[in-house]
Amino acid sequence: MEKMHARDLYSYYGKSPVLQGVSFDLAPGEFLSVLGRNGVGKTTLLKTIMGLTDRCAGALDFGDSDLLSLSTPQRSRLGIGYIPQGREIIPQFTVRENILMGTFARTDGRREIPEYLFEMFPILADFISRRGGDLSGGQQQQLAIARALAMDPKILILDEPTEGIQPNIVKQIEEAIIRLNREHGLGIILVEQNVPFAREASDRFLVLDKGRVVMSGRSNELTDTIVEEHLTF
Ligand SMILES: Nc1ncnc2c1ncn2[C@@H]1O[C@H](COP(=O)(O)OP(=O)(O)OP(=O)(O)O)[C@@H](O)[C@H]1O
Repeated sequence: MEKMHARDLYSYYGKSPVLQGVSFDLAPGEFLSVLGRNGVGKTTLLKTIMGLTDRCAGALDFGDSDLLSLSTPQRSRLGIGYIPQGREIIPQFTVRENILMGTFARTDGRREIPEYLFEMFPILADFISRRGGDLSGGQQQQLAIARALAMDPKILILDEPTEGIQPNIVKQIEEAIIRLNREHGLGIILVEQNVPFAREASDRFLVLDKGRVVMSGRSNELTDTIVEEHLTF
């Protein structure tokens, strides 16, 4: 299994550097939460990992691969699954078609949908022939996660997956993320506003402020003082 390694990453939209010297490591199977107030660069960090900002400098490796030299599809094919904020499922496609899209990033050519996705999110089996756009926000989030899993990733990158979602579905999504990490061994990088969930689910955390890492550690070191200082508004 590959490790991700970022050193002194800078990432730009136009001429503005949003990330300014970010370093972190993600060991195989590790769960890292990325915390911070609005606008500090959390989404930009995930986009940078996927190659979706205008320009980057620094080092970003996944196993032996230099990610900064690869296109976004090449990064996906290495096994990095990205679930962006806003989910971005295809509304006109059925649930089945949306999930099948994920299989196109597989390198082994297999196009069938893994059965465990339907155990994890039974509603997707019930609604398999419905259009993605007809699902509720929470169901679309489950679909977006299922689509990313259909490519059989090694790590999953999630941007506030429970934001704006009905409370009963939030719990299911949180449980699924924990299972994917603990039972399926997926590495996880999660942008999250919910500190109690980040503390419970992840191994380590980092706090971003103005494009820099201002604090990092093991999740049991995520004290109320840190939350007070860096995360309350
Ligand atoms: N496409 C873009 N072009 C120019 N600037 C951008 C773009 N996307 C984000 N920014 C700027 O980059 C900074 C960081 O934004 P980012 O979305 O990464 O923050 P965030 O921590 O994820 O915030 P939020 O929690 O609100 O999503 C902000 O100042 C934002 O205005």
